[in-house]
Amino acid sequence: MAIRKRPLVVVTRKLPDSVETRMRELFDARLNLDDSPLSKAALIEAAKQAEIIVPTVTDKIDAALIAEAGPQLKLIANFGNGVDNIDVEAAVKKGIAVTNTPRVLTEDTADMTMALLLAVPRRLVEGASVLISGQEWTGWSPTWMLGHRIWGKRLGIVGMGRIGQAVARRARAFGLQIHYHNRRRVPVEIEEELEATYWESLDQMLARMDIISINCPHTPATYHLLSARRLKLIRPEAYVVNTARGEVIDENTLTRLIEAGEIAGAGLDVFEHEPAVNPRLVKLAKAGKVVLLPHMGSATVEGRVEMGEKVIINIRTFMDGHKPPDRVLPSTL
Ligand SMILES: NC(=O)C1=CN([C@@H]2O[C@H](COP(=O)(O)OP(=O)(O)OC[C@H]3O[C@@H](n4cnc5c(N)ncnc54)[C@H](O)[C@@H]3O)[C@@H](O)[C@H]2O)C=CC1
Ligand SMILES: O=C(O)C(=O)CO
Repeated sequence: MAIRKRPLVVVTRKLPDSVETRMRELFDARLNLDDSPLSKAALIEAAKQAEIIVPTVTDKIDAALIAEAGPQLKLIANFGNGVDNIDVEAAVKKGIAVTNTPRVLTEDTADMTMALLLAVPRRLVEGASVLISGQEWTGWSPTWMLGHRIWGKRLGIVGMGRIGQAVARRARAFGLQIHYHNRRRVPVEIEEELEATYWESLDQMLARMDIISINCPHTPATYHLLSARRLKLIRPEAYVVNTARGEVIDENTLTRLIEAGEIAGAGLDVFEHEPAVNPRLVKLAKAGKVVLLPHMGSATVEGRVEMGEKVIINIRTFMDGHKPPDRVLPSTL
C-alpha cells in the first residue's frame, strides 16, 4: 500500500508548538493538544488508521498492539531515544519501520547525570532544603552537612555509548577516573581521549568503583543487569546513578541495600515501575540518602524541539522512499 503525500500521522502526546505547527503544514497530523496519554484502545485505533504513529517513551507499542495494526501503518517514529517501549522485532517483521531521536539529547542527559552524580555525595538537595523548609540555620559549622569528595574517585560507566561517553568527558573535568563496561570495547582513540579503563567483567568493575553510572539501554539482555547478586558486589561507600532506564537495576534490592547502609546512596532519574515511585525510595530521599528526579534527563526546551525536528526528518525521508537517518533495527539493539 503506497503512502500518501500527506500521510495521516497520529502523535500521542503534546509536542513543542513549533514542531506541531510544522507537522500540521507537512502531514495530515492528528495531534494530542490536551496531552492526556492515549488509552490502549485509542492506541489500537491509531494503529488501525494511521500511516505513521509518533509515540513517546511512555507509550507501550508491544507485539499485541502491532498485531492489531492495519496494513496502512508503515512507520513508528518514536519521539524518544530509548525504544524499549516498542517491540521493534514485531514491527519490522510486519514491515513497519521504526525510528528514534538519538544524539540531540546526549548532552542534556549527560548534564543531568552529572547533576545527580554531584548532588548525592555532596548532599545538595538536603542542604538546599534546610533553607526553604523553615528550619533554623545557625550558620557555617566545621562538622555539619559533610558529604564526600568527588575529585579523584573512580567512576564506573555501564554502557559507554553516546551518553556514557558524554558523561565521561564531563566527569574527567571533575577529576574522576573513568572506568567502563560495555557490550563491546570502544575504539582505542576514545579510550585514550577519555583515559578510560575497560572492564570486560562487570562484576569486577562494580566491586571496585566509588560511583556507578548506568547508561545502557533497557533490552532483554540488560533487564536487571544490576541484579541482586551484582548489587551486593558494590562497596558500601559507593553511589549508583541511573539516567538510563529503571528496569536495568533490581530497584527493590537497591532500595534495601541503601536502607541497610550497604550502598551509600543513589541518584535516580528513572524507575522500574515508572511513573510509580517506590515509597521506600521517597523515604530514603527525605533522609538524604537518594536524590530522585521525575525522568527529566532530556527535559530541555532546546532538546525537545530538536527531538521533534528529528521525528519530522525521519518521517519525510521515509516518505521520500529513503532510509530514515535514525532507523532502528532489531540487530542494532
Ligand atoms: N533519562 C532520560 O531522559 C534519557 C534516557 N535515555 C536512556 O539512555 C540510553 C542510552 O542512550 P545512548 O547513550 O544514546 O545509547 P547508545 O546506544 O549510544 O549507548 C548505549 C551503550 O550501551 C551499550 N550496551 C547495550 N547493551 C549492553 C549490555 N548488555 N551490557 C553492556 N553494555 C551494553 C551499547 O553497546 C552502547 O555502547 C537510552 O537507551 C535510553 O534508555 C536516553 C535519553 C534521555
Ligand atoms: O528519549 C529517551 O529515551 C528518554 O528517556 C526521554 O527523553
